[in-house]
Amino acid sequence: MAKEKQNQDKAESDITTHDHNPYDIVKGLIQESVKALGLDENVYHVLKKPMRVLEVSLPIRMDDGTIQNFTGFRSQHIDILGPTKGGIRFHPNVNVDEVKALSVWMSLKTAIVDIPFGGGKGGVIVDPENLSVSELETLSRTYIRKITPIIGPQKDIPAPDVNTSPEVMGWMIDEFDQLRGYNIPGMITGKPVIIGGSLGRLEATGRGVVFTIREAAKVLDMDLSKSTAALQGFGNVGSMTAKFLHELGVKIVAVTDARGGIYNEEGIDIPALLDFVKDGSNYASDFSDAESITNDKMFGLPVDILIPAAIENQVTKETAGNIQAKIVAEAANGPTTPDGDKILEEKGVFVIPDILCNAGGVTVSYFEWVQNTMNYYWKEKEVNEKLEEHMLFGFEKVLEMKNDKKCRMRDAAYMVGINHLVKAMEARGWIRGSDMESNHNDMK
Ligand SMILES: NC(=O)C1=CN([C@@H]2O[C@H](COP(=O)(O)OP(=O)(O)OC[C@H]3O[C@@H](n4cnc5c(N)ncnc54)[C@H](O)[C@@H]3O)[C@@H](O)[C@H]2O)C=CC1
Ligand SMILES: O=C(O)CCC(=O)C(=O)O
Repeated sequence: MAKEKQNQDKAESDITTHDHNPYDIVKGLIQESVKALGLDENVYHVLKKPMRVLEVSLPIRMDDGTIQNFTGFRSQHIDILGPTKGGIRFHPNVNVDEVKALSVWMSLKTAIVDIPFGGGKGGVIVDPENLSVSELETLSRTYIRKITPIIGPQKDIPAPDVNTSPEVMGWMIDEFDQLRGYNIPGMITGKPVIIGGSLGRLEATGRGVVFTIREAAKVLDMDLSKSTAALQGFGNVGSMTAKFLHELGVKIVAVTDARGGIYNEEGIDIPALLDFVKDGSNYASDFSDAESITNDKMFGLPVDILIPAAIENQVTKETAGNIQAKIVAEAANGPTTPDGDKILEEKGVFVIPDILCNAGGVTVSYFEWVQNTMNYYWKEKEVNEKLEEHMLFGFEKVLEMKNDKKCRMRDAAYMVGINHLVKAMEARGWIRGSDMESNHNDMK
């Protein structure tokens, strides 16, 4: 027993040595928050591991007749609040630790904005740019077939993430429905509206990001209509964030994507850029209304708001030193490494942490699932109003915790999420006698 404990302690002390492994990063942050809340360390031991992780092999017949065998994962972190929930990512860098970390973040995110779901996440190691449309469809359908035993509207509900879209969700639900023999719209969210998708889901993550930026600007007494911003990533989340920021009068001077970036000191014409990328055939970085800029240079621009909206580990000890922004809004999951974070803290940057900032996507996914369950559909106005309520609730809770504990926004977000999960663990008898503060996080 003592030896087991020693091994456990050693594994945990290794956390700091794996700076860029998102799963190590999230475990480290949970451990610190559990300590800061004065909770029993058993809470950390429950939360540190996903309850279930599935690895699947995905042999696909390619257009040229050869077979390629891809690898996919689905991680389900904890289901004490409800079914697990989270996106599916298609990317060459997907790995089991990334998927596990993303599922843990989903649990904290749903807890912060008071959504009755747990955290899940899936991924396939693939560069979809190398696949034809029919190969991509076969891969999407095969992945869903392979994870079918562990998903469903009351078990685990997937959604889009990096390089997956409503079209991909459409193929996936069709495969699931055909296997089950009837339509089950609540098995996946972010699907096309015609087959049960929610109005406002496509825009939801970016809309939510902008709600949090608006609240942060109030805290800092910043006039958004006189502010500037730079964005990394112009996919679903980046482009929608740009659209809503532009509508608030923010001047967006730089946008980057996986291929490069564009810069215009006078402000990029965002409506024209959105039009340019609309049908998916153009990259934002090819937009001609601006000069080229690298990701690294973009991070150091003299802007008020910086929005990483692409992938993990972008705000690092190398890039954070150059950041001049007053607000870093983490639209992406896990964009900041611990040493990057330390530099942001030293500079006094107001960080809107990912698990709060990008929670709008899963919030409207929850609304989509509710509508599917009722088989009754809401107007977009209703969706957006409810989204705003949940985002403001989460923001206020986190800000309150930050002020109370005199800590960073990130630590405050973890503490709010963990407190909420602890209440559910106690209610289910998973933990006992913990000396947590009576800090209910329910909106009701
Ligand atoms: N789609 C959603 O509803 C949600 C997504 N997120 C997170 O937001 C982030 C972006 O997701 P989506 O917009 O859905 O993906 P997406 O696939 O639509 O777009 C990703 C964008 O990032 C760019 N990109 C990729 N690697 C890059 C790099 N190394 N440097 C610069 N740009 C790079 C791509 O070119 C693309 O513009 C991810 O971290 C995702 O987990 C978070 C919450 C919900
Ligand atoms: O809409 C959802 O269910 C999940 C969105 C997601 O993957 C995320 O928040 O990272």
